Amino acid sequence: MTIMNKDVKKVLIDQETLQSRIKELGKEISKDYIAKDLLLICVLKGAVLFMADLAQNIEVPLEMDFMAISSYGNSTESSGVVRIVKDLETSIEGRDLLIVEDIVDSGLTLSYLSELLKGRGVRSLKICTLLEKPARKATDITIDYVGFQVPDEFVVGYGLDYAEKYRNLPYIGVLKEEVYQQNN
Ligand SMILES: O=P(O)(O)OC[C@H]1O[C@H](OP(=O)(O)OP(=O)(O)O)[C@H](O)[C@@H]1O
Ligand code: HPA
Ligand SMILES: [Mg+2]
Repeated sequence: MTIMNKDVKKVLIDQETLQSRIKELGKEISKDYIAKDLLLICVLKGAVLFMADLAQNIEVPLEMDFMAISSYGNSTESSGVVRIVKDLETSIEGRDLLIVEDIVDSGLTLSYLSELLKGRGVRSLKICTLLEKPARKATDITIDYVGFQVPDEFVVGYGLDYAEKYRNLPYIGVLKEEVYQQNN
């Protein structure tokens, strides 16, 4: 049974559905990265729960690194300015990168990040996102692995926040409008 948070309007994707899709993604990635030099790049903070579960379902050798990016701050709309809060520690030259994201909304974060990392001489670069909002994808970046399509509503849980809260919910839910109406 899912325990609802009082600020969540409805559960979009429950824990069981999340975990079974992540297993499938892990299988697909394992197949594609045999005999490669896989480096998972977690985009903090939102992707941290997804990355932890995904990595455990990938059956080929891999390394992990973390990058912190911020463009939403305490709002439900992208500021349009992508800020690097923490850069990678690993040299990525000649390596097979897989960027792991929680959500592609406007697409601004990923288009900025993939251009930046491509410029550092990687051998290959692919993108894996748990969620995608097709209605708002303003950029034309290619996403190689998508967990779920979600409608154009502000979602929280399983890593995704509003004003830093709700990241610990074990499901993806839609936030009640009244929670953010006064602040946006
Ligand atoms: O496609 P976009 O419109 O760019 O939005 C997606 C990005 O926005 C969120 O990050 P946020 O700036 O909230 O940082 P966080 O991961 O620390 O919450 C989310 O985790 C993605 O990284
Ligand atoms: O719908 C969302 N929820 C949480 N964080 C986000 N960052 C971009 N879109 C979203
Ligand atoms: Mg956020």
